[in-house]
Amino acid sequence: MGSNSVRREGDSLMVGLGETPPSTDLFAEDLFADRVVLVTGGGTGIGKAVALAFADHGADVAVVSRNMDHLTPVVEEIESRGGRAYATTVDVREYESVDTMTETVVEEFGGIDVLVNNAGANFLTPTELLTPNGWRAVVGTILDGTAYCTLSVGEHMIENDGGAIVSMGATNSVQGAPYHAHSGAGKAGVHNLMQTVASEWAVHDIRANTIAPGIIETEGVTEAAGGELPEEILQDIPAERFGTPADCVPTVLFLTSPAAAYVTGGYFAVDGGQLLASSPF
Ligand SMILES: CCC/C=C/C(=O)SCCNC(=O)CCNC(=O)[C@H](O)C(C)(C)COP(=O)([O-])OP(=O)([O-])OC[C@H]1O[C@@H](n2cnc3c(N)ncnc32)[C@H](O)[C@@H]1OP(=O)([O-])[O-]
Ligand SMILES: NC(=O)C1=CN([C@@H]2O[C@H](COP(=O)(O)OP(=O)(O)OC[C@H]3O[C@@H](n4cnc5c(N)ncnc54)[C@H](OP(=O)(O)O)[C@@H]3O)[C@@H](O)[C@H]2O)C=CC1
Repeated sequence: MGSNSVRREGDSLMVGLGETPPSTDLFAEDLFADRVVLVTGGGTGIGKAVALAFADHGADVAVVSRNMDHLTPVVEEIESRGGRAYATTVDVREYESVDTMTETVVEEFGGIDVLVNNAGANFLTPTELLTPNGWRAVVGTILDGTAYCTLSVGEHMIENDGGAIVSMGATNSVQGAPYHAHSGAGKAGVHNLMQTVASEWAVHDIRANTIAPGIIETEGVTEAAGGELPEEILQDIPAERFGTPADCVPTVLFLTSPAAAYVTGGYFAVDGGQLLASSPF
């Protein structure tokens, strides 16, 4: 094996489709030192992994969602690793609740530099069975929630000379798929919103990007899929495995770090190739 090989003695493949290493193996320890990061839905799944990683790289981290029982263990884990964390409840579907959240976090930490719009909701249902309330529950969380947090925290970022916003989209925003009417439309709106924000707020030194996870094994998606992720989906994923929350972490950190200073309005799939066509025809 030559010296330019991607393998080292005893190592697994380093730049292929292997397991994503922990962010501490990839990024500087102090990458987010003196930065304040707000992660919505930061108590579970992808949001939890992201919140813990920011703290590992020096950020003060606020985690917010509806249920304090989801948030407290994350705060405790960050504090046990020597970091600073804070939790408060919010329903992202309610603008007043979101604005109170922003004020509370700014009061606690003195500002917000990074917003991760991660709170989300989904369930699979044939469109003809989708009720107006079902639509509102999902689109209200995904699209209204992302808009409200962006408006509220964005106002603060504009006053404070900049920031970075990352929103969780989904690969279902690219093309319609059965049973995703509410979620797909909401996530498509999220991407479009991030593009508009990126174009308008560059003048305020604010960047905005969308990450589109493919199928990431979390309790949330398993429940949304009806209790189990069907194994046959793997046939459509070139990486031949479902993703993990850890797979999403490096892209979030990259996009909110100075390494992405020239990156805004982008759409980044983290999907093991799921969006690629499986057939030549
Ligand atoms: C590629 C993958 C892309 C994305 C993946 C992810 O996002 S994974 C992340 C996934 N993570 C999460 O989703 C976590 C957060 N999820 C949640 O909080 C809940 O699942 C929620 C979204 C239902 C909202 O809860 P809530 O307390 O606000 O709402 P509620 O209980 O009061 O119901 C409101 C309406 O929805 C209706 N309805 C509900 N379920 C079903 C169903 N299975 N079938 C049909 N309908 C359903 C319910 O009947 C009612 O309408 P109705 O009867 O009044 O006309
Ligand atoms: N896992 C996957 O395969 C994919 C996930 N995504 C997106 O990634 C993000 C994270 O998903 P994942 O980790 O899988 O799922 P989770 O269910 O673990 O995460 C959803 C989070 O959102 C919070 N939340 C839900 N509704 C509200 C609300 N109204 N107000 C405030 N917080 C709320 C929940 O906390 P609480 O219950 O405490 O309010 C929870 O922490 C979501 O945006 C999801 O759509 C996109 C594509 C695929």
